[in-house]
Amino acid sequence: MQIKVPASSANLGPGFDSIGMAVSLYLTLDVLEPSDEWVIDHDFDDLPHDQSNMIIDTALKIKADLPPHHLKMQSAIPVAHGLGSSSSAIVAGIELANVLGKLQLSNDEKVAIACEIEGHPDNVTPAILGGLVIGTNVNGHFDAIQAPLLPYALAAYVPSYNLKTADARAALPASLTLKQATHGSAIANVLVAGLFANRYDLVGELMEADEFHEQPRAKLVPELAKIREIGHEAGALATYLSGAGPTVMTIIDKQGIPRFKQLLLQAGLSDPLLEIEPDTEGVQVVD
Ligand SMILES: Nc1ncnc2c1ncn2[C@@H]1O[C@H](COP(=O)(O)OP(=O)(O)OP(=O)(O)O)[C@@H](O)[C@H]1O
Ligand SMILES: N[C@@H](CCO)C(=O)O
Repeated sequence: MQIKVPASSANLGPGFDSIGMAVSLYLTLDVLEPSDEWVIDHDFDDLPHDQSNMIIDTALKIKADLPPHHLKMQSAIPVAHGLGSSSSAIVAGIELANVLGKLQLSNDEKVAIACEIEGHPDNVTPAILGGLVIGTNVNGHFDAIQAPLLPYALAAYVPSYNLKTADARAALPASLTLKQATHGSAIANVLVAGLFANRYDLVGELMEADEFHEQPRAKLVPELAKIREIGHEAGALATYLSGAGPTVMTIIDKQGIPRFKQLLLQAGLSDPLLEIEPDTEGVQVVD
């Protein structure tokens, strides 16, 4: 049996901690034979192979007496790069508990557990449900709603350095004035309205008008401004800091990507550019 979880790109500009999109890079977890102890094979130098691995740890938080298994994990999702690697691990762990423990969790239950563990819904909900998802916690529970899928391709510029979410969050101010918070949330509100109304003539500008997190994080990801400028030149819809960074995501027509890539290279931006697309399925289990 194999569990397959998509990567996710959070925030989409002003949707800080609430908007996220599943994207076509995947973590796969093969559930192999039962074993005396939990073992997870993978090629990542910095991730554990025993039950302290986030995937197994998550599964055991949900059902402590799951029978230990030999697992094999492969992932095209770069760790600590703003593409939801930790959420993909959490969602894989929830699905592992679900199948081995025969829990028959509903999507709403998976969303509730994942949001509780991750603390915010913007990566875990699209990783579970697929597509573009908008969510929040209210009155002690989480609500998540799927928005129309963006009819565009994606180009993810992945800098070589890591940026841990905790470090990128530490760069943010502790508080905003009422005026700042009101205007930031007004921009996010109109963005969400634009997404549901398919008003892509407005969506791009609003996505690039975040007032919550991109500016304080720009010093950690100096490539953002230049990539955004090049995106405009190449006819992209919008460019934003993916999750906590350092990946910079550009939403663009597929046929515009070769020119965008060429302009990036001319500007000396030569880190990998992943040509991907929105994922519509979310987590899958294949026998
Ligand atoms: N495949 C995996 N298996 C087990 N643990 C993982 C895996 N991928 C990521 N992790 C855990 O998640 C941590 C990285 O989480 P972090 O939130 O910093 O980055 P991210 O999830 O890639 O970024 P973002 O939340 O901005 O999209 C790693 O240090 C590791 O502990
Ligand atoms: N919304 C989160 C995503 C990363 O977990 C952030 O930007 O910090």
